[in-house]
Amino acid sequence: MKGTGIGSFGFVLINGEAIQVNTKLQFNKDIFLWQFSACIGGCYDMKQTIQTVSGCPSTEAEWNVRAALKNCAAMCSDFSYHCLITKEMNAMIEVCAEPKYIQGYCTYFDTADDRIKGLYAADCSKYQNPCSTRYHSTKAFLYQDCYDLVRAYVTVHPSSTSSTPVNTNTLTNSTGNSSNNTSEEKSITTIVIAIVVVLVVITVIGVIIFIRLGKCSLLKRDAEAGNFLDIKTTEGGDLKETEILLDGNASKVEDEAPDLTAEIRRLTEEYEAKLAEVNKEIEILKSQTEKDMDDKEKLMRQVLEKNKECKTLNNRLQEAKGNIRVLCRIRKSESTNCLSATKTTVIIDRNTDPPKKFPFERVFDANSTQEVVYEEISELIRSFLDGYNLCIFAYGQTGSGKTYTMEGPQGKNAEMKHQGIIPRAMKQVFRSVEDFEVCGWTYQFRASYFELYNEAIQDLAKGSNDEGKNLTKGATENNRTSKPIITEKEVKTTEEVMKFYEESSKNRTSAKTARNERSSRSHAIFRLKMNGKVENIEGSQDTCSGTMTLVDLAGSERLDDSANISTNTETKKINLSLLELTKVLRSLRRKEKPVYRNSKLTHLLQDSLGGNSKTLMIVNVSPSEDCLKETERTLEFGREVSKVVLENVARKNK
Ligand SMILES: Nc1ncnc2c1ncn2[C@@H]1O[C@H](COP(=O)(O)OP(=O)(O)OP(=O)(O)O)[C@@H](O)[C@H]1O
Repeated sequence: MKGTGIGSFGFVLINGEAIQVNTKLQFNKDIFLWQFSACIGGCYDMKQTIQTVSGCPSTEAEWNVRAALKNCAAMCSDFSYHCLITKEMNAMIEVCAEPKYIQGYCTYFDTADDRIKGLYAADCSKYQNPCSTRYHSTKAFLYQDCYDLVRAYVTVHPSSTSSTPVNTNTLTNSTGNSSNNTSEEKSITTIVIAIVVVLVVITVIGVIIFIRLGKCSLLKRDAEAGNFLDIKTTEGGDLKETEILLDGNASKVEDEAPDLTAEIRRLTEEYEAKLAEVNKEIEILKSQTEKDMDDKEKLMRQVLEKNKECKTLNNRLQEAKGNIRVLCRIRKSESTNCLSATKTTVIIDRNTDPPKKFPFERVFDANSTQEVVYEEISELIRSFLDGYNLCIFAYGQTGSGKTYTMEGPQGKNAEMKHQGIIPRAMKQVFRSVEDFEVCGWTYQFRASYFELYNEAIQDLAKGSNDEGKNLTKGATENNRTSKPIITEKEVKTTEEVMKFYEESSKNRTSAKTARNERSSRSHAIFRLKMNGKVENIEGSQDTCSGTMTLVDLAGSERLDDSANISTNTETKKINLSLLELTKVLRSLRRKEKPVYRNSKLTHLLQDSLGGNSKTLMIVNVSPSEDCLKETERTLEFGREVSKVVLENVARKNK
């Protein structure tokens, strides 16, 4: 008899029948090595099918041999009531998936024929495979193409290894092999017991180390809590003073700016020095080998402590800067420039009128690069990972550079240096996560992207079909808040999140073409939710969660008398939502309860405004002469918002 392979799932048919291979058949090494490689190859071919069945990851890189084989097993077990797949089969696949065992696959084949055993043993020693003494019984093989054949075969020829009785006519050697099978099962049991014992020993050692580590960190945490309370008590006065300062009107803030600036500079320097220390130690930690376990643990504790200090400093710094911050960016322009700017003030100087000054925390002139703008907000992005909700808006009239600031140019030819806040923030988040993971944190991220057009919510992740993605009347999270369910995609890397963002953006872009520059008339809201945890002994966990919301607002221009009716409706709705946004911010400033429900925009951003949230508004203006009227309005709006100070509330970090 000779073996016959059928491609897609790579298992062996013998003379057109699916037959147990531990019977006395004339197999040779080549059949099995071939069979094994066909199995791997088959898995690749079957990627789509396996994906559908077991929800595998889709990137090529994730399709290593281990994953492919595991999913073979997963798929096989789906069909297990039809065929003879057993636990041993899965176990074999698990073991064989280890790259070091691949060459010695033949050792997992069991045969009653001692001559064949000898042949495989010789092969194994040739490959220097450490497990040449182990034998597995390969019970049955199944593949998609011969699924019906196997089912028919199993029905007619049930096996002793399945729940159905053995048909001795076909499997003539099954009875003869029963003693072999029993001894084989015993040896498997022995191996399993040995593995369990080793695992128990490892677990006990792990628990002891973990308890010791836990005690140390608890002591440190107590000490730190004491320090923190001291700091809070002694510096409570300072913070209150800062709050009063920020609560004042714009001119008062200007008068007192030097004190606040000095405090911010001091905190910034302190924070940057601490951050540099932490980063250096994380690098050392990453380069430690397993041999230096003691040193590694010591260093890890150090990094965790410094990281906490770093977080505290960063949060004090952000609080000193204010929980609602307003920056201004002047767009690059070839035409006449009617604005001048210092680092903190925009000046409109018309010869006819006295100069008008608009102070901001920071003004980026027309020559400021994307990198310079991002540098200013990167510390704020870090506080998202510390467990704060974060909301960044780009506000301004159409064409003032909001989209450029938030995302930058997209597409293959887009240069890195032009990347906007969204791609840069995603890179920073996932790079920082790698560092925190070294210290034991694990994170889960979920991204969503939607737009608000004419007070209707469009889920951009759902494709460009307007019916499908309009969620205004669709399912809601719960009846009370009636917030729509928006697609949230789990993302693990910068590449994944940017792929999601870019693909969803296309739906926005196609709508833009079809609907006459609609994108400038809709608010685009990109959201990243984070849940992080550090496992501790005794079942306790440090957790941390936050939401980052990045908003490219619709053009803020006022109603033009010459505009047509549909434009009027759009503009009225945009103005209404922007007006409601200002009202909410104003209420927060006055410590009154904001009304979020008056517009979809504020309703959807409710969780990101107020409470422990940090809000940053980038006011974008065009320096062109013909935009002057709108520019002035925009600057006035920015000035109004910058007066808002949110309550300082303890962060969500538990
Ligand atoms: N700082 C800048 N440097 C270079 N180009 C810029 C800058 N700001 C904006 N631009 C360019 O100006 C044009 C308009 O900018 P953008 O699309 O970002 O405006 P917008 O405010 O988002 O407009 P809309 O409301 O219509 O979406 C774009 O071609 C953009 O690339």
